[in-house]
Amino acid sequence: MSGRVGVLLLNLGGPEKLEDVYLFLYNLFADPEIIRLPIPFLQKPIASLIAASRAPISQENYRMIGGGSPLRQITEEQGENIENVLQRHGVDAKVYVGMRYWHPYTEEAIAKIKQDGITRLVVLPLYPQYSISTSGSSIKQLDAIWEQDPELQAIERITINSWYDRSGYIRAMNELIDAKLQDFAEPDNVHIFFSAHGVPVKYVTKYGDPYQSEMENCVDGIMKALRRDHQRYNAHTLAYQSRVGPVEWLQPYTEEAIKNLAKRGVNDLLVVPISFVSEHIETLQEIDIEYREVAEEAGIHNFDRVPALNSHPIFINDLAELIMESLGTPKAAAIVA
Ligand SMILES: C=CC1=C(C)c2cc3[nH]c(cc4nc(cc5[nH]c(cc1n2)c(C)c5CCC(=O)O)C(CCC(=O)O)=C4C)c(C)c3C=C
Ligand SMILES: [Fe+2]
Ligand SMILES: [Fe+2]
Repeated sequence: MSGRVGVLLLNLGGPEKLEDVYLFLYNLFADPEIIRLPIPFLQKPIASLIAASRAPISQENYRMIGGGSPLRQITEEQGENIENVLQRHGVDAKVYVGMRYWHPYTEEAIAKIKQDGITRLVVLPLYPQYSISTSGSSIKQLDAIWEQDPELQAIERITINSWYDRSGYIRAMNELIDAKLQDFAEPDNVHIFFSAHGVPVKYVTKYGDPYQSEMENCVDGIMKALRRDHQRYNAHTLAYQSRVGPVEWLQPYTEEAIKNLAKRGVNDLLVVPISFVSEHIETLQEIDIEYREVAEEAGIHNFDRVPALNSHPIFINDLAELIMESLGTPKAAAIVA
């Protein structure tokens, strides 16, 4: 293969210290793909108002998980592991991490990509399902940077949109779910509860976001591949968490769905975070602390959560394989998880 190959992993980013929270939130709300305001010049002033009003709650949440987001460290580890798997298969690629709202910012990654003289670049958002608000926003930002820079335009860029239907990803999720099911006294009685990060309903109904349908297909794919026959008990749910602001978000909301299951007599609940592949504030604080309490109060006493994939070897191998396929590298049949 000629030229120098790079892989750019795109992710959201998270505040590393409590002092970072305000600026992180400002960056997030200043993104029109996160809040769509009708008057563009109001975006920044309104972002600073919302960031200032949300910062105290958000800081309190980050305080509960040790004072910052683990996202940078986990994403950098994923990058190193992918790079190693690629090397083992003879693909001499350098992996870069570009975050949308915190360090290392996408611009920092691009500066390194240029410095290193990369000639072929695979862009891989670390979100299994595509949303306008996540992968869409990061790719849009890249497109804008590319448009301004002839040096970047000379790079052959291969952009992946979503990959929730990959068999390796599904297999890795199943391993994690299966392992947790075995911790329950009666694994067959456990209700499997997929909790995805929500988006406002109008993203789907008005702007055509494929997020909800990709999420539903993803959950179907995982359930079909799961060893036991859960369909039989109708024993799984997909609900949406983490809504912010006054608008309507995708339903059912996680909190209400948990309460409804408790009313139906469910006593064993296994929560599966599904929209994000790393531990982060919404798994460590929102699910592990808030939703556990909701479940407990509603009478669900056996509550557990599946860990995020992080650097699960089957998952990392699958992403490396996806990258090789995108590069047109001869079938990576040699990859054995
Ligand atoms: C697939 C995952 C995500 C979607 C879709 C998404 C949409 C989305 N998010 C907000 C607002 C906030 N998100 C925040 C943090 C945050 N969001 C995601 C993922 C998705 N967001 C992650 C992984 C994280 C946490 C990063 C970390 O620090 O570990 C926050 C800040 C935290 C808080 O104050 O609660 C906000 C705010 C909107 C409005 C939106 C869709 C339009
Ligand atoms: Fe979010
Ligand atoms: Fe939250």
